[in-house]
Amino acid sequence: MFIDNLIEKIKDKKNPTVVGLDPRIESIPKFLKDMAYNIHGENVKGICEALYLFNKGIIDEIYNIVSAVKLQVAFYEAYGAEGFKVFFKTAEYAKEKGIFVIADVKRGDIADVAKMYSKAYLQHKSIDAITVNPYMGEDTILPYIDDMIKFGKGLFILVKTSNKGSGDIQDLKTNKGLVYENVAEMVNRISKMVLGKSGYSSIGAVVGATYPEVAKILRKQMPYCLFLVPGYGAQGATVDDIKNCFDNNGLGAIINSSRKVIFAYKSPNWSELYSEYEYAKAARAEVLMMRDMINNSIIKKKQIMM
Ligand SMILES: O=C(O)c1cc(=O)[nH]c(=O)n1[C@@H]1O[C@H](COP(=O)(O)O)[C@@H](O)[C@H]1O
Repeated sequence: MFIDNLIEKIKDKKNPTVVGLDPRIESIPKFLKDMAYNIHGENVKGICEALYLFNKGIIDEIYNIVSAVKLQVAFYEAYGAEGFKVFFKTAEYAKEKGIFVIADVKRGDIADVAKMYSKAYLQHKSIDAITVNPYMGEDTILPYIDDMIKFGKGLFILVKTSNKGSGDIQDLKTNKGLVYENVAEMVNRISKMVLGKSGYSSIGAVVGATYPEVAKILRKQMPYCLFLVPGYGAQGATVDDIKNCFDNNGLGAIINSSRKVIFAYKSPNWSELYSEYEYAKAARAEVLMMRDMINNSIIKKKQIMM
């Protein structure tokens, strides 16, 4: 089952970090672009080849220290059919290297359409889980569950997002509590349909690291849901902000960082140590630092409390 296998892998690697493969062509090292453009020219094909070479380099450096990567589809979809090819080629490569692949597609549509999104992503052999947007209602989520069970896949449902404007709608008060609390109630209820031996469900929740007080409430409200936590790093959330996402055993959350990891070679922390040719080594160093910070300040403390 997706969730039990993922939790096993997290325990094995002692690392709840997820690396976000959200490549931006302007931030990719010049030597990779030169390589790709020499073969294909400076066009969509060349750009997509550069994205792939970049991703492959990162995966080669991090596959033995992380459990999962998350690919935000927009960075690929922007390049049309070639971009989609690289999206799936990257997913396949990560899978071959033994890491879980989360396709961050944030889909949300009427049930009949949801079935087609499920076919596109959950039925794909290289995708382990997807993100979905529940704000069109429960009927738009249920179609994914058949494929999850049939193919052993996972779902992460947006509950409280990390962006500044997430409160505009998610924090609105209704006569049944806040909007995100109602979504959390629904997610928790349906999560019981796919419970694993670990006590967690293959249906998880997306909870932004940038709202730690909300995470505290949601951790209690959704005891079966693994949290996929974005917002760490580039969006400003720190290790202190994510502690409420974990349970008392130091489990229950995976923490995504995209830009801060993959473009670490450009950051003041690492640029003196690693050249652009060593961009993937800088990414690995950033992941190791993140892993150690999380383990030392959260997971060990929680385990001591037990
Ligand atoms: O579902 C997500 O992953 C997601 C939800 C959310 O609330 N906020 C959020 O930033 N994300 C994704 O997490 C990643 C954040 O990237 P960085 O800010 O570069 O770490 C992007 O792929 C976003 O699409």
